[in-house]
Amino acid sequence: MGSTAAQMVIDNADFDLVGVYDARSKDQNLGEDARFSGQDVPAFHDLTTIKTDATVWIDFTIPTAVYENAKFAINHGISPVIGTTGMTDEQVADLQKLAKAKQVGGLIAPNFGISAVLLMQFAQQAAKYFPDVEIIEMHHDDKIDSPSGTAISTAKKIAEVRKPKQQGNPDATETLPGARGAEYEGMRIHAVRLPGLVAHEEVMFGSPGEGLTIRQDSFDRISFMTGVKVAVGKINQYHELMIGLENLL
Ligand SMILES: NC(=O)C1=CN([C@@H]2O[C@H](COP(=O)(O)OP(=O)(O)OC[C@H]3O[C@@H](n4cnc5c(N)ncnc54)[C@H](OP(=O)(O)O)[C@@H]3O)[C@@H](O)[C@H]2O)C=CC1
Ligand SMILES: O=C(O)C1=N[C@H](C(=O)O)C[C@H](O)C1
Repeated sequence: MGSTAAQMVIDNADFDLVGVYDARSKDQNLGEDARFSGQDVPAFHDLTTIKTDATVWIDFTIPTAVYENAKFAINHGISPVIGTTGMTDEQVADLQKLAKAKQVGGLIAPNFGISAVLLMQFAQQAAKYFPDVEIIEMHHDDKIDSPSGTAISTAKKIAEVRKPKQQGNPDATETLPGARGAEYEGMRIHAVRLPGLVAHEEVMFGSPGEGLTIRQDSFDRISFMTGVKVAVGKINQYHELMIGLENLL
């Protein structure tokens, strides 16, 4: 995602790529990477050595790095646009407090794809009428965190409108532990990891005699760039850290 985002910034005449950061790379310049030959963009490997006049920080890293990265950005007046998933609710709340204190705009979006944003909205609408729901997220097998940030966000949005309900048979048992997936407020979330997949989600609703399935597919990582582009273009107009791309659409 980092290189896809870097390419998007390079390709956009309104943006200027002024630096890249990867704690584990040894390159001193992005141009040393064959995919970006000809580019002259400084590469940083340690937060303490970053010197930049950047106005926006795009973060697609790992769950254990994103909190410190976002804190660094906000403390330096740089607006974070965060796609990295896996932060705790406490970490997100901390960053929101910091952004408010520093009056820095920012966005955390569990999914920058328009199809996923719409799926979450449609699922929230359907949950008012169908309280019995199962979420199935499907991703490539390099993904570290599960369930996906999108699945957690979908469950949270559904929980805002759904009548509290413990689904299924109260006497149900699991012959193999985990067979029924993770649980969020009585809903079940299942995480599939397979080579060949990119990022996909289905929300299944069931009711006596009928069912509704809502599905979205990211077939290519380029699908996330529509939202990242919107966020990078607008985020400096804000003074708080928002959650969800829908805030900017
Ligand atoms: N919100 C959205 O729309 C989307 C969100 N995501 C999320 O974005 C994140 C990244 O996904 P993806 O690109 O597939 O994952 P990758 O594992 O391919 O990339 C993670 C990158 O982070 C780098 N990295 C590792 N440690 C650090 C560190 N301490 N500081 C800075 N960079 C570091 C890695 O470097 P190295 O290669 O050297 O190890 C790697 O380049 C995940 O959390 C994923 O869920 C993904 C797609 C869309
Ligand atoms: O790791 C991924 O690939 C993705 N992660 C995000 C998530 O956890 O929801 C967004 C998208 O599903 C792709």
